[in-house]
Amino acid sequence: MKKILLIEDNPQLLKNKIEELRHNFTYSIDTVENFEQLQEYIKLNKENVFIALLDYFLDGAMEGQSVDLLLEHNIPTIVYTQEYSTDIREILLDKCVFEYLIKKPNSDLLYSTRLIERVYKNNFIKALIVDGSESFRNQLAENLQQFGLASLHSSDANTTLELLKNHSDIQLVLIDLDISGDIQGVELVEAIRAQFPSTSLAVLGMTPHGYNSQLSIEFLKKGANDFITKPFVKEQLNLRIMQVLEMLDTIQEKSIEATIDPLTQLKNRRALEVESKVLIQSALLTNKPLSVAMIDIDHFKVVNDTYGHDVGDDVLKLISKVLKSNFRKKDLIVRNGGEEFCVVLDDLSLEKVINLFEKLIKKIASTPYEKDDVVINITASIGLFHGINNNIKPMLSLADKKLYVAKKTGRNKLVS
Ligand SMILES: Nc1nc2c(ncn2[C@@H]2O[C@H](COP(=O)(O)OP(=O)(O)OP(=O)(O)O)[C@@H](O)[C@H]2O)c(=O)[nH]1
Repeated sequence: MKKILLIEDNPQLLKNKIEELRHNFTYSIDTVENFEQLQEYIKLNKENVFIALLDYFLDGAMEGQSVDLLLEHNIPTIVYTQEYSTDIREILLDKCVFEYLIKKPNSDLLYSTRLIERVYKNNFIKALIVDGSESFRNQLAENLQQFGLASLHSSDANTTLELLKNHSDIQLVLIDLDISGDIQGVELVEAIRAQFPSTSLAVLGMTPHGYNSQLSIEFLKKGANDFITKPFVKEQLNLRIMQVLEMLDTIQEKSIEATIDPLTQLKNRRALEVESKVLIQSALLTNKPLSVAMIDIDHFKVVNDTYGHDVGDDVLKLISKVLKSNFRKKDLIVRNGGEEFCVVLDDLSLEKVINLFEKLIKKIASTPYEKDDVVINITASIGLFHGINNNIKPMLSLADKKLYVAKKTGRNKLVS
């Protein structure tokens, strides 16, 4: 697990605040209180640390030696002091520290936690620097590294598009106006956007100082998320990067949300339409059948009418859990709507599939809903289609017809 290293003689206050403010708990916080402890800690644990929060005036290192030690080990570092000092700020920016903040109660804490989240997430993605100058690329790469962001480099359009095609973890491209080759930065943005929409990739244009400001605007018109003028102050660069990557995260989170049923956390009908296409393509290629099952809870209206809608919701959640536990991770399990679910399985013989769904019917019937004094026995009916078609709709419709037969002929059964 990745860790925050908090280096300060009174770590509890900041530690509590960060615990309180952070959104997810996938990282933990270690603390050291003086320079000696820091040296020892770095020796043993540096690989686990993704960010250090450092009190500049640390016991045993009042001249900022701890900053050097952390940067020597490429650990992204935010430095705090009690009072703001322009001198310290200059020293730190020179050393490539990516942020310097004041340690007043609550001051900048929200911003700190935003930075921490960003640096953490930066560990899992990459940036691509597109610039004609190797020395500029190297310097920018160093800045990005201090922000937890590893980078790939390119000086021309073809290499850039090739790298993007082969590295799906690139989520940010920084493109200079002047690049090598015939295609210039602005046109490259257009070419990138033709293949990589703003839902999957952030683009930041870089304009050399003194250029016509219209050219920066062209970056935006061609699909860049933002632009920045060189030479830039590191804080400005980091803030722009944070902004565009946070926006990308939000878009991606929303698009995942749009495919998830909020009640059961199963995938929804929209996901079924998209993901079944991949399963169909691969089934057609390998000439292997798909199994499409429509699963419908029996007499669910009675549950709602007798025990209320909330209990009905709990029953839907219970059935969703049973479904999840009954299939492989790669299987597509969907809440179609209401009390109807759909499961799509690939690469299984009819005999095996029938066996699986017979078992599922028994499992549902032997898993009653139980809360307080209420016990509700649940059963479900299943219609199964086994075969292949180049569209999910006819397969669903055939499974639905079998489901209708199951309902008409007694429920709590599978019809294939
Ligand atoms: N609690 C709850 N109920 C829902 C939800 N969506 C649909 N329903 C209810 O599900 C019930 C479905 O009823 P019917 O279509 O008559 O089906 P049934 O009672 O299960 O009968 P059969 O399918 O013929 O066995 C209706 O009462 C809907 O209001 C939901 O999200 N939560």
